[in-house]
Amino acid sequence: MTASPAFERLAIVGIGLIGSSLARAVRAEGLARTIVCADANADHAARAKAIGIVDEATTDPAEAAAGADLVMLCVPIGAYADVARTIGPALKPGAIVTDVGSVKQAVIDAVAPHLPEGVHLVPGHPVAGTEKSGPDAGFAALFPGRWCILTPVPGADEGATRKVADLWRACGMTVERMDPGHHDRVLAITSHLPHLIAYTIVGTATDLEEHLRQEVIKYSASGFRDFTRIAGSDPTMWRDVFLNNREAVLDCLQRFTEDLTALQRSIRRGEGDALFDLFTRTREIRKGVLDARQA
Ligand SMILES: NC(=O)c1ccc[n+]([C@@H]2O[C@H](COP(=O)([O-])OP(=O)(O)OC[C@H]3O[C@@H](n4cnc5c(N)ncnc54)[C@H](O)[C@@H]3O)[C@@H](O)[C@H]2O)c1
Ligand SMILES: O=C(O)C(=O)C[C@]1(C(=O)O)C=C[C@@H](O)C=C1
Repeated sequence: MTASPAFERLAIVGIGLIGSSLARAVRAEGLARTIVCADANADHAARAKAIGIVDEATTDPAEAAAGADLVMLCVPIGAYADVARTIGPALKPGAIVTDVGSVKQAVIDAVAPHLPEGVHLVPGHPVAGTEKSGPDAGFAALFPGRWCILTPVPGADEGATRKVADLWRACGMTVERMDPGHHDRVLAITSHLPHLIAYTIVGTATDLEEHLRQEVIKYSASGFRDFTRIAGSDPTMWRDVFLNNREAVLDCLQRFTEDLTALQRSIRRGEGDALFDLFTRTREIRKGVLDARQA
């Protein structure tokens, strides 16, 4: 631990994949003197304490948040309003409340009304994750080289925003600021729609007749395998993402459906050039993602 850690008491509410990854990174970098977690699942709280990634663990978010200078919300988005209502009265003046939620405007709407005067809200989203869940799934190396998007609301405290940005930088992330609505539209296409497509394709395969389904699993060491990884993601988290980014996702889905229909027509009409042109363009996109080291 460095002589003066950036935070005296960090409270992580929800010690699952992202919360426990953060706890590990904060420990490794000596960024907080005390790390305390709260999790509604008593086994998760106890496990986090047992493996030594937190100093204190409880099932009560208010107990964890009391006296904390930084509170990091790492619960599914549908739980944000309840958690914010519970911790609100326990927060000390000057405390910073931040989060990791995959949707931003809905998080601001759910949390801001419950925070007392003098407490700073800094919404954030580390764009890094896996399909796994729970405190044992986390790892500090999740963050380096990835983006973290902060979406401060107008009039937000600049000092608080800078402290949160510094925390994620110290965890190895590159920090960018964005308008919350813009964030939700960007992530709808880069993250939410791909998950929806994965859930659909795996669901469709599951609905095929029994003998074909077995072959789908047997020969899945191909393109299908990548879809099954994503489609194995946490159902609660993703239900909440889709319910809380409804408009942007439906908009992307409309565009996607139109493009899929155009592709369907090209195949039916034998328009090889159209297929070739599209696949050439998408191959360039893949190359760009690899070049940016985001694959
Ligand atoms: N999984 C990803 O790839 C990823 C990436 C970036 C951001 N996120 C966001 O991070 C958040 C957490 O996702 P995760 O993947 O860590 O999920 P997770 O399921 O691994 O962890 C969530 C934890 O929150 C706890 N919890 C649920 N409701 C609670 C409540 N009311 N009070 C206290 N604890 C509660 C659960 O018991 C669990 O331990 C979500 O908002 C998600 O959108 C996820
Ligand atoms: O790699 C994965 O498994 C992920 O789904 C991670 C992923 C993403 O779509 O990139 C999922 C949701 C988050 O909000 C951020 C990251």
